[in-house]
Amino acid sequence: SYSHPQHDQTLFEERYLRYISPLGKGNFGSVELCRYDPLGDNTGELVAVKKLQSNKQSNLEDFQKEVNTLHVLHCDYIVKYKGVCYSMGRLSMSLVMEYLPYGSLIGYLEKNKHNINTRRMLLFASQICKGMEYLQSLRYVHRDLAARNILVASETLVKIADFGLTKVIPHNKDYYRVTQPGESPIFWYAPESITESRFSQKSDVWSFGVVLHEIFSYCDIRFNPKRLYMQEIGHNVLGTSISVHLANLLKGNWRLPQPSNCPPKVYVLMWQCWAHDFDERPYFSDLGNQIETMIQDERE
Ligand SMILES: COc1ccc(-c2cccc3nc(Nc4ccc(N5CCN(C)CC5)cc4)nn23)cc1
Repeated sequence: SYSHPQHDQTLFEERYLRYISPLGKGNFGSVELCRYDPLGDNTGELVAVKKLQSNKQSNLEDFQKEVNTLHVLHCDYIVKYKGVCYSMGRLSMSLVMEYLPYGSLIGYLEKNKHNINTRRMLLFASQICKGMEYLQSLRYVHRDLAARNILVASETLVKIADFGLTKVIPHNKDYYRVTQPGESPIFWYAPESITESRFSQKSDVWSFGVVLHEIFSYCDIRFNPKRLYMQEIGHNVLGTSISVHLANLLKGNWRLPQPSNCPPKVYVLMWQCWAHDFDERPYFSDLGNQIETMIQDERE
C-alpha cells in the first residue's frame, strides 16, 4: 500500500528529546547524544541526533535529501535511521538515528590498537564491503567513505554513517558528476573525482582502499592519508593547487606506503582499489570475497 511520506517517517517530539552530550561535527551539522524519554523516568532509549547547522534553505534541502536517503536504507552494516524531530514549528529539523556506543572507527582503533588483531581488522573491512555492496545495489554513491564516517556498534560490528554527500546515480549513466565541490576530502578521492568531479561505484572502491590503509594504520594520526600525501607533495607548494599536485602524484603511480602491521596480501588489495583506470578496480563483491578468504586463512 502507498505510505504517506509524512506518516512514514517516525516523529520524535522535541519535548521528550533530552540532550546529554555532544558527539561530533558532521558535514551539515552537529550530532548529539540524547535520550528519547516520553515517560520522563530515564527508561527511554539513547539516540544520536543530527541537528541541522543553520536554517539556510540550501542546507534544509540537502538535509531533507539525507533524511530521504537514510530512510530507505535497511542494512546491518549501515547506521539505522529512526525518524525526524521538527523544532521551531517545522522551521528546523533533526535526524534521529540509533546510537552506537563505541563511536567512530578512528577513536576506537587508536584506543584499542594493542588488542585488535588482523582477523578483527579484516572482519571490519568485510562489513564495510557488505554495507557498500548494499548501497550500490540501490545505485547510491557514498562519496565520503573514510574511517571517520565508520561507526563501531560493538567489538565485532561496524556500520557506515554520514550520508551527507551521498548521491543516486541516474539510471542512464554509471557515474555522477558533482557541480558544487564544497569542502572536498580530496585525499580519499579517486583521480577522476579530483580532476573531473566524476563519482561512481568505482570511485567509492578507491576510497575503500584508503579506509583499508587507515584501518591497518590503526588510524594513527602520524600515518593519516592527508599527512602522508602532503609529506610527498611538500608542504610549501605554491601556485598550482594541491589537487593538481595530488592528481599528478597518482598519475605517476605513487601510492600510500604499506602500513607497518599490514600483511602483504592486504596491501595488494589496496593497490587493486587504487588502479588509476576505474574499469580495472574490483567491485565490492570481489573485494568482499577476497577478504572473507583472508579471514578464513587467518589462524590467529
Ligand atoms: C562527525 O561526527 C559524528 C558524530 C556522531 C555520528 C553518529 C551518527 C549516528 C549514530 C552515532 N552513534 C555515535 N556514537 C558515538 C559514540 C561516542 C563518540 N565519542 C565518544 C568519545 N568522545 C571523546 C568523542 C565522541 C562519538 C559517537 N555517533 N553517531 C556521526 C558523525
